[in-house]
Amino acid sequence: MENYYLYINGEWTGKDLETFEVTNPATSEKIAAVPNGGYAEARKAADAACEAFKSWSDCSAYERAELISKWHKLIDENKEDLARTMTLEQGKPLKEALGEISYANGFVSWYAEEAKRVYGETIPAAVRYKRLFVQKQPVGVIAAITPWNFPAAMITRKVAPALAAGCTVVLKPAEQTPLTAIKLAKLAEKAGLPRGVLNIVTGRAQEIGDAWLEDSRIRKLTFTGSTEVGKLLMKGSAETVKKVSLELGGHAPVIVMEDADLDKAVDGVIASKFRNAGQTCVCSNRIYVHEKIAAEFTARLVDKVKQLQVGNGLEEDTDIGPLIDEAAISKVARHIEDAVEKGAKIETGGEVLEGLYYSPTVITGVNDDMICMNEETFGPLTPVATFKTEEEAIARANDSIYGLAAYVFTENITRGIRITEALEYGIIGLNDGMPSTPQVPFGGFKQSGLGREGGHYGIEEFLEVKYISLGL
Ligand SMILES: NC(=O)C1=CN([C@@H]2O[C@H](COP(=O)(O)OP(=O)(O)OC[C@H]3O[C@@H](n4cnc5c(N)ncnc54)[C@H](O)[C@@H]3O)[C@@H](O)[C@H]2O)C=CC1
Ligand SMILES: O=C(O)[C@H](O)CS(=O)(=O)O
Repeated sequence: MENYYLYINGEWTGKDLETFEVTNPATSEKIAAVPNGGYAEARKAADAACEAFKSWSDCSAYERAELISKWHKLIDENKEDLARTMTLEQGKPLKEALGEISYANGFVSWYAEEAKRVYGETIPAAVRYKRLFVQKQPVGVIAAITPWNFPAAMITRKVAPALAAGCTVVLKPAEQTPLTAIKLAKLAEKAGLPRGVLNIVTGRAQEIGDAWLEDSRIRKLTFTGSTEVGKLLMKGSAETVKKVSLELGGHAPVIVMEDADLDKAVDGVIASKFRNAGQTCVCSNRIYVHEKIAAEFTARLVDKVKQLQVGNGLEEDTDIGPLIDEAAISKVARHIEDAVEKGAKIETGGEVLEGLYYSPTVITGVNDDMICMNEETFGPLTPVATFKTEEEAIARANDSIYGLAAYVFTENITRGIRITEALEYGIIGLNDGMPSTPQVPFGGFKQSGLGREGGHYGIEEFLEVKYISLGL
């Protein structure tokens, strides 16, 4: 079995620490032991990142870009090993894991180039004897805390722009999926990243988080995970007025209009719903279908869902892997039980298979009083509700504390633009179930988060704006 350690100040450390085990959700077998770091290790990592910040931020943008590009090349050369590691620790099918590595590496290549485009500006002065300048500078030391559902992409979507901006990083990956993060750090070290620029601490989340929250040297917190934890971290950041970027929970609605291309709508719902077994923050959670086409849409959806293969992610024909843990299984079962009690009908699925496998499920006769229509399921459940008018669909879609992703299917472009403009969501797929890509702003309205990741927006989160007034 490979050895996994903390990565602090360019050293692989923590050999003397107690460890926690990483489990394969497909088989429940233990696949690795990882140091169970805490407050002390978090502080050491912050010390290292502070020490490294001066020299790293003094590098030219082109020097940083060159190193980040070398990291990109090494990730690509090691994509099979990274993907297999991801499938073993997270469960997603290998083909999805390979897709995630490519997606994750897309952020690395994008920000290697974006480093060279951190522009300032000059502003006309009101008087002849002044010149006014705006300069962008790196925020400083940043703390990143990431979730288990995308063990590579949620890391590079933060680390790549931070490094490109000239920041240094302390990172805590999710306890369920630390191995991919550690391997990405090994490749960054191999690319020549100087000691202390990137530091990884695995272990006791609360202690590690608290150490970084109270540390005034850490100027920014970037977090992806549940809204509940995001609020905790946002509160904890207030004491030292840290900048925060929060990518939190979602509860995506889908609106299928009566003039939708039904095959496009069915394929879009399946793509957005069953990726990662429904464990993504942009998964469709509520399907609103116009009553006139509900029967035909549902029949085609159920037919396709029945063809989805559930199994171990390492097997080639697997479409849906296991859920991450027992709590995830219980949540899906609870949502379905509640819906059936309130009148929903199970069209397919609705059962726990062996272990952490849950059958892909479609339920109909759904109403907005059901838990699944108000709480993020984070599993392979597709609740289908009907509506009569466009106005009703928009109102029900917007009736949520979340505002991350939403989807609309219609072949009428004027109607499509009208609906997307009325929806209170940060990401909208119009006839598209898979909008995520590295070059665009990813983030939510309302309690789905703060800030944006990806594209040129994503590097701004790691930059300060400095105004310089020059008297001649
Ligand atoms: N908007 C987005 O891009 C994403 C949102 N999510 C949301 O996150 C949830 C599922 O992911 P989970 O990893 O279970 O979320 P989670 O919020 O429980 O954990 C996320 C990370 O926060 C850490 N953490 C938990 N409590 C902490 C504390 N008190 N102090 C410091 N760190 C702490 C965990 O160790 C993990 O690394 C879902 O609600 C999902 O919607 C997940 C991925 C992406
Ligand atoms: O964590 C997630 O769910 C991801 O942000 C979704 S995506 O970026 O892979 O679409």
